[in-house]
Amino acid sequence: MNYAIEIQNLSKHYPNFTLDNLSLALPSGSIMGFIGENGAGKSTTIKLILDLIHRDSGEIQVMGQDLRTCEDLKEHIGVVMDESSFPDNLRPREINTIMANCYKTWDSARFNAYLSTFSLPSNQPVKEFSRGMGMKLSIAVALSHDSKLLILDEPTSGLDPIVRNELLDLFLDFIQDESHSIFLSSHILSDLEKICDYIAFIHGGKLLFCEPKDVLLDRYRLVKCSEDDLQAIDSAFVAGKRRSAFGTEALVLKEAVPGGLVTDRPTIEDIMLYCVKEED
Ligand SMILES: Nc1ncnc2c1ncn2[C@@H]1O[C@H](COP(=O)(O)OP(=O)(O)OP(=O)(O)O)[C@@H](O)[C@H]1O
Repeated sequence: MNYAIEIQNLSKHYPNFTLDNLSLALPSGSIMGFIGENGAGKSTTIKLILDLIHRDSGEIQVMGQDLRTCEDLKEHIGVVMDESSFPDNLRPREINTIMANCYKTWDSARFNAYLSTFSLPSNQPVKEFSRGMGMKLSIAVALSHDSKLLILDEPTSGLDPIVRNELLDLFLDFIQDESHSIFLSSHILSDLEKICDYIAFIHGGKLLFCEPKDVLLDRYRLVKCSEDDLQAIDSAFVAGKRRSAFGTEALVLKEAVPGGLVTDRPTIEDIMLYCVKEED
C-alpha cells in the first residue's frame, strides 16, 4: 500500500507537554480526520509533519519521502493552518502573482476560478476579510498548485454550515483522484464523520487510536440501561459509562451487548467523549 503520510515513533517535548511516540499512516487516496481536545497535540503534530518545528525523535515520510531533504515535495502539499497566513495588506490578485513565483505548478486561472466560486473579491486587502473569507482564500491557494496531499488544521472552524458543506464537497471531489489524500484536524466531528475514511484520536499527546471510520463506528453500541444491567456486562467490554438521574448509558463493544437492551449507534463524538472520560 502507498502512504501519503507515514509517521513512526514521533516525539516532541515542550516544558508542559510531550507528544509521545506517535505512529500513524494515511493510505493514499483517503481522508484522515485528526481529533482530540484543546491542547492534545494536533497542531504540534501537523507542524512536525510539515517540518515547521524540530522533532526530538521519530520518522516522518510524506508521499514516501523525507520533507527535510526533498524541497520539491512542498510543491505537492497544500497547507491550511488555523490562523491566516497572508500579510494584512495583500489582495488576492497580488497573492496570485506571489504564488506564481513560489510554485512551479501554480495555476493562476484555477486560483481565479476558486476566487469566483468562493465569491472572494480579488481587489480587497485580506485584513478586511472575515474569518470565513480568509479560510476560503487559504483553501483556494492550497488547491491552486499541484497538491497531491492537503494538510488542513481546522479548515472549517468558524465557517457557517452552508460554506462548511461546500468545502466538504470540495474535499471529497479532491480525493476522487486516487493519488490525492487529505489529513485534517477538526473539532467539528460531524464534518469528519461525513467525509473521513480514517479517524486518528490524540489525547494528552498520546495516540489513542487510528483506524477506519466504519470499523470504529461499528465496533461499539451505546447502551441505555439500568445499573444492574450494566453490572451484568463484563467491564473489560465497557469503553465508558455515564450515570445521570435518568439512568445509565454506556459505550459497549457490540459483541458484548446482551440481547434485549436498548442500543444506539454511537457517533464519533460519543466515542471520543466516552474514551476520554474513561481515560481520565
Ligand atoms: N512553542 C511552544 N512552546 C511550548 N509549548 C507549546 C508550544 N506550542 C505548543 N505548545 C503546547 O503543546 C500543547 C499542544 O498544543 P497544540 O497546539 O498542538 O494542541 P492542539 O491539539 O492543536 O489544540 P487546539 O485544539 O486547542 O488547537 C499545548 O499544551 C501547548 O501549550
